[in-house]
Amino acid sequence: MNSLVLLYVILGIAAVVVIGAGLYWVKRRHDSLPPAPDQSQLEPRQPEEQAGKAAAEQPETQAEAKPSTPQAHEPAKPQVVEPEPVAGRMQRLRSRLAGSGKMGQSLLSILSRADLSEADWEEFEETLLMADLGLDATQEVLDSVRQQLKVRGSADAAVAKQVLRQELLKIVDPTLDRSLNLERTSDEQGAHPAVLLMVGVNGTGKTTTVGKLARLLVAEGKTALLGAADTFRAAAAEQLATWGERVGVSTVRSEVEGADPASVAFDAVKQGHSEDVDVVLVDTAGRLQNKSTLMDELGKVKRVMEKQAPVSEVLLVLDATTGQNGLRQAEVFSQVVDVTGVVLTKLDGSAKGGIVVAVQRALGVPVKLVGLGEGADDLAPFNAEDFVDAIIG
Ligand SMILES: Nc1nc2c(ncn2[C@@H]2O[C@H](COP(=O)(O)OP(=O)(O)OP(=O)(O)O)[C@@H](O)[C@H]2O)c(=O)[nH]1
Repeated sequence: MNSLVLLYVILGIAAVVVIGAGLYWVKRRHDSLPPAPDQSQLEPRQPEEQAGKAAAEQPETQAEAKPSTPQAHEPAKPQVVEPEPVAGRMQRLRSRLAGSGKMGQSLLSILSRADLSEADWEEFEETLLMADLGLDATQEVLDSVRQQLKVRGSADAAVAKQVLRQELLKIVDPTLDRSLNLERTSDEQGAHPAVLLMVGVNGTGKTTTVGKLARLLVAEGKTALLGAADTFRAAAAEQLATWGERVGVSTVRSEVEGADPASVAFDAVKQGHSEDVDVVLVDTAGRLQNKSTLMDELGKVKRVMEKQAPVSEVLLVLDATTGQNGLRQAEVFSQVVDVTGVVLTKLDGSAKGGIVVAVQRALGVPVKLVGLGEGADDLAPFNAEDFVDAIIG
């Protein structure tokens, strides 16, 4: 009986030792494992959530290095390209004057008729008027051509062409100085860039022309800076900056929409001086010539710029297709700012080439540049001979 009790006691002790050791081993193992995951972490994550989390988890230094728009949203910079050479541009773009050329062909075909009647001369006159040559210039050409053909007594096509060429050239006026004043100026503050101010009504092509002109200057080996004083149209500054970037020219602009255009123009001239560039080109907003406040503001833009440096050129941009209406606008602009030259845009595809003469007479300033297309290098220094030759073929 005693030995049986002893056996039970021994088995009991052995069982307690085994259970205790087992429990100790389980506890040790539990302590060495990582904490159990949160249930939410086990669910699949949405793609945006992952991206957002990843951005939030960026080290602080990286976040500080790029405080503005993420790189992925930045527009790709346009590649800097070499503009086309300036010499002979008008010759190259000659075919673009086909609309005006039709006028020349009509005039020549009238003159080649035998025994010109009054009706023929009336048709000749009407053709000139339709091309926007204006009343006075039309009368002058009519009288001179008529007189000369009478004297030379010939309706020979070659003679008629020679006479017409000579008379058209006379009224377009090859003697006018059409060069841009790109001379740097200097005063007690040192040398200043030449400063060009571009004015005109909406949509005539000011911004495009500033961009094309910057290319033209770069092609001639000059350094330039653009001023985006068109603060009314938010996209205009962007448009201008893109033009500039393509030829490696910087743009001074305001980040504030509706900022004071005079202040932007002032800053551009000032920066041009400190960067020692050759030419500063300032684009302005399209202005309605009948809104006196806007026109006053244009006068202010020019005056404020002149506190920094003299304005070398005020170029009035006119759309060749707007005819007499464009002329009226031109006159109002010249009363507010001293226009020194005209840029006639959209002469490509326009049959109104006579506007060259009409605007020169109305303003007493020469057409200096012509826009002959929407392409980057479709701007040419105006040349009277090339123009007349393109018209009469
Ligand atoms: N065919 C042709 N189109 C031109 C020429 N010059 C400009 N344009 C076009 O005319 C349109 C208006 O040009 P912009 O340069 O924006 O005109 P803007 O005068 O600056 O206009 P605002 O900023 O509204 O005052 C654009 O579509 C140009 O591509 C040209 O010589 N020929």
